[in-house]
Amino acid sequence: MKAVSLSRYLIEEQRAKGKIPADLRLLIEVVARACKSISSAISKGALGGVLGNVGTINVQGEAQKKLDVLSNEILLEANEWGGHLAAIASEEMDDPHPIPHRYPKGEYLLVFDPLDGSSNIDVNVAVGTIFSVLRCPEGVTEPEPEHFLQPGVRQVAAGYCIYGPSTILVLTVGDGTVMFTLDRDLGSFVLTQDSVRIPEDTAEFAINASNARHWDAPVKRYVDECLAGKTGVRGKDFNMRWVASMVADVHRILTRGGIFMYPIDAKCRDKGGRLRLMYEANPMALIIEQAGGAAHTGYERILDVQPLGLHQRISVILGSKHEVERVALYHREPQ
Ligand SMILES: O=P(O)(O)OC[C@H]1O[C@](O)(COP(=O)(O)O)[C@@H](O)[C@@H]1O
Repeated sequence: MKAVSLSRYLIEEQRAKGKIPADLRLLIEVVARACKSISSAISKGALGGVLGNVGTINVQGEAQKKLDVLSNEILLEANEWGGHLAAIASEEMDDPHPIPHRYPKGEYLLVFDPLDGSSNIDVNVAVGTIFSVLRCPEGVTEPEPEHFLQPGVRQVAAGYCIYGPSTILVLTVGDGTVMFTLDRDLGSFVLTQDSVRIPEDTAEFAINASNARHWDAPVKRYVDECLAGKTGVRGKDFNMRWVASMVADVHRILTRGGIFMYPIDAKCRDKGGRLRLMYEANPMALIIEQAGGAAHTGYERILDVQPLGLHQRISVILGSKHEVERVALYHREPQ
């Protein structure tokens, strides 16, 4: 069978279903091209002089890695001149990046976490880029932060690129979730999985167990039941995995099922959670739902949450549908 490149996939989707307008297709291709550059920089490791910190703190209050800054620059430079965007927001920047006046503006807003899981860079564990595309509200020519504050259901595309043993681009344009693998010889992303489906049931969970003493009762109940295994109410043994790169944990779930939790707890309650709604939770929630999974805060569907701030944090519980529903049920039941 002939290899289907990302460009061909997008053009055929556009032709067959009219799903992807030409400018959205070009925008996705530009993001994918930027991801190839990031992949190349990451793969050089110490030889490229890209490991370690820069010595600055980002808007999230975290020490910036050299690769955080480089990935952010690569994505900004690649995307600002194409004419498809009205503005760009990045997890690494306080305010949206306006499109310079010398370039034409388009009708989309691009939101990204340039390098998720960056604490894993220096130990050579998979990291990734997460992105989300929204429509710029009609008539707005100079987008302000409030124009980005749209619930996740309004995303017109979302994806991530995982830089692991291979570089894989996972994408949804609201018509299922698909995966492309970077063919380094050809320099292009090739479709390697159409119609990704997450099993509804699982016996694998992912949570940072060092936070156990901070968890709320519903999360504690769920994890305790998993740990009790065959002898407990679940009647089966569970496995636990935690990469500490959301892209890698989500990628495992798309590949073989599972549940990922970074719930609100006593440690992060004042911030509203640990992970960011716009840069991490929303794009991942769309990808997961489009693959048949579920994504919840414990109290509501993530994609329905009305964002109140660009850098808002949120509770995240996503993955195999029946498990996510069980955790949501525990949040509704009196403990
Ligand atoms: O350090 P912890 O508690 O394991 O957190 C890991 C989580 O933080 C993240 O790395 C996000 O943080 P960064 O975007 O700052 O890398 C997620 O990818 C991951 O799930």
